[in-house]
Amino acid sequence: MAFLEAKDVVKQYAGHLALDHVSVSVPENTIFGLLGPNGAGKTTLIRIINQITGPDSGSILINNKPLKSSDIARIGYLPEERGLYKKMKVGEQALYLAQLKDLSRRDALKKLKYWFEKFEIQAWWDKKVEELSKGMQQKVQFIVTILHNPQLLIFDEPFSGFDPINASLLKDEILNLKKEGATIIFSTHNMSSVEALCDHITLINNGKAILNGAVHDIRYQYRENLIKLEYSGDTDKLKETINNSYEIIESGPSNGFSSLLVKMDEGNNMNQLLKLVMNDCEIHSCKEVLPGMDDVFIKVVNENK
Ligand SMILES: Nc1ncnc2c1ncn2[C@@H]1O[C@H](COP(=O)(O)OP(=O)(O)OP(=O)(O)O)[C@@H](O)[C@H]1O
Repeated sequence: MAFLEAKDVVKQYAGHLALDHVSVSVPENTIFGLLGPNGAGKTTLIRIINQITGPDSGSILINNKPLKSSDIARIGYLPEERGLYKKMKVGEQALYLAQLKDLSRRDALKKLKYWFEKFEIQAWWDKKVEELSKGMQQKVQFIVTILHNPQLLIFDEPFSGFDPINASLLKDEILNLKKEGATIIFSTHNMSSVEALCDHITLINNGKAILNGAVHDIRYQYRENLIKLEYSGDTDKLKETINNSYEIIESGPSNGFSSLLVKMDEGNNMNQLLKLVMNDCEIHSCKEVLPGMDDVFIKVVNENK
């Protein structure tokens, strides 16, 4: 069932159509990626969902009912433009922001203690925000966003500014939040995080939703019949056998074996390749290679120029 739906949303800014009849459906307890090139309209849609700005037409539904201002308390939103008060101390500010989300001081303190310990940032509690780096401030804002256990979490570019260790920490936390029942929407330009985290995506381009669906289905839909074969044996002989029928795209070592990446013709399958090579080598693995979301993104956006 859809937890959140945007239906036929239109938003115009002085002469520019930022969202052109966009519909999006986010299934409950999934991670949903909102993708698109710079200026596509992602943040505009996120701001409409958060009631920071209104649509010209169209609607936002939560559990099949029009979104009300009281629903906003059920949403945790980490905006792209991060903003903590620079002069305030970290702990004092986290406590203040948590209380704005209707947590009692006692509850807020307990939860903040848990998260500051988990992220190993207890030593920051009495520092002023201006003493923290961009990534450190982002960690504090992430904690404040999720502290009141919202049912819907919206992260705009959550990984920007994070080093690989903190990005991986954040990915794990996002997966944990899903395990605990949250529905999560995030906008990103980082396609490897989409492959690692997202169940479904919508790709917006020039204000229009041009691709929707489950990540695996989309990658399968754009597959290019590429098969990766790992083997031991005489590579020259094997290449000669394969070249008579199919195209070899790449050759090199892989996982301690030799490997070839073979492009099959439309209508051919892995069985045919296996039959062809099985007498010429010892096969260790054979699998289809699906395109990455990066390739899909570039292809679909270019097709819709
Ligand atoms: N307040 C505003 N006034 C006028 N135009 C705006 C405003 N906010 C956004 N726009 C325009 O609407 C379009 C969509 O912007 P939006 O911020 O939603 O894009 P985005 O997909 O989030 O981009 P990015 O990936 O670069 O963050 C852009 O052309 C932008 O210039």
